[in-house]
Amino acid sequence: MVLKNFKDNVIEAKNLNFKTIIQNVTFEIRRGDYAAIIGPNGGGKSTLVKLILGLIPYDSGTIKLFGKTPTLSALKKIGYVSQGISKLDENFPISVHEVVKLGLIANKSLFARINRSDLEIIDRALIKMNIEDLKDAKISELSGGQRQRVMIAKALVNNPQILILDEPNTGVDKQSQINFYALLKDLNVKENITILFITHDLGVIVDDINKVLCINQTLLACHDPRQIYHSEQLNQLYGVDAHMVCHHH
Ligand SMILES: Nc1ncnc2c1ncn2[C@@H]1O[C@H](COP(=O)(O)OP(=O)(O)OP(=O)(O)O)[C@@H](O)[C@H]1O
Repeated sequence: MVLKNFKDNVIEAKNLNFKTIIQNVTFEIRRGDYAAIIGPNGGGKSTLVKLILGLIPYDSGTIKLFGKTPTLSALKKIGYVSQGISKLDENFPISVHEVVKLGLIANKSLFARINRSDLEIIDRALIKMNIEDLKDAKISELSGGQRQRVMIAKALVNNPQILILDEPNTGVDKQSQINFYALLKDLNVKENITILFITHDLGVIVDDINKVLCINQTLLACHDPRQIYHSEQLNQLYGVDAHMVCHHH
């Protein structure tokens, strides 16, 4: 029997370059990682994610997904929740259940129908994101935090091995942020989904993440997040005298 290496690389970037925005970036994300990308506004975080997902072509370097040159089937194993997407449906009269169903339909052939097992998959995704009671609610009736959960449930119906989220907590209050990250961590631990997210909330997540990528055009650091408390790299990253301050809350 061949034992699968639990810690194999699922995303690898080597000497990646895109215009002047991403310069010579090399890093790896391993199966099971719960990793954050941090950096200043305009530092290239969203661009890096789009390069990983093949949404924009890079100029030079390499990206591998699951150890291989990216293919469509590898990309289908990645769930992506983009920045601000939860605002898109604000005035559209569509229910939570219907939005999550769209995630499944996107991966079905043209004339395939939603069957009973699809409905169970949708229900399970709603339960995982703790929004089963909102199933019939209209998207326009939800808070920003609830909408973000809906968008993650929509990604979960395709059973992703990796979940990539671009600033999932923009405009959400502190307690909702904490609850949200607890749910994400649950997905990482219980569902064994590798998670990579862009955030400005380093203080909220620093104890849980096992890797942080500090990006400001180049990758300034890729390491254990606890080292960043006393790191000169925070100053370098944000271009100001920056410190992480521990707060008992
Ligand atoms: N396809 C593109 N072609 C050229 N320039 C781009 C492209 N996409 C983004 N940019 C530019 O690259 C820079 C980095 O943008 P990006 O959105 O990646 O930053 P970010 O770190 O995610 O910022 P924020 O924290 O504000 O969301 C910006 O100056 C942006 O205008």
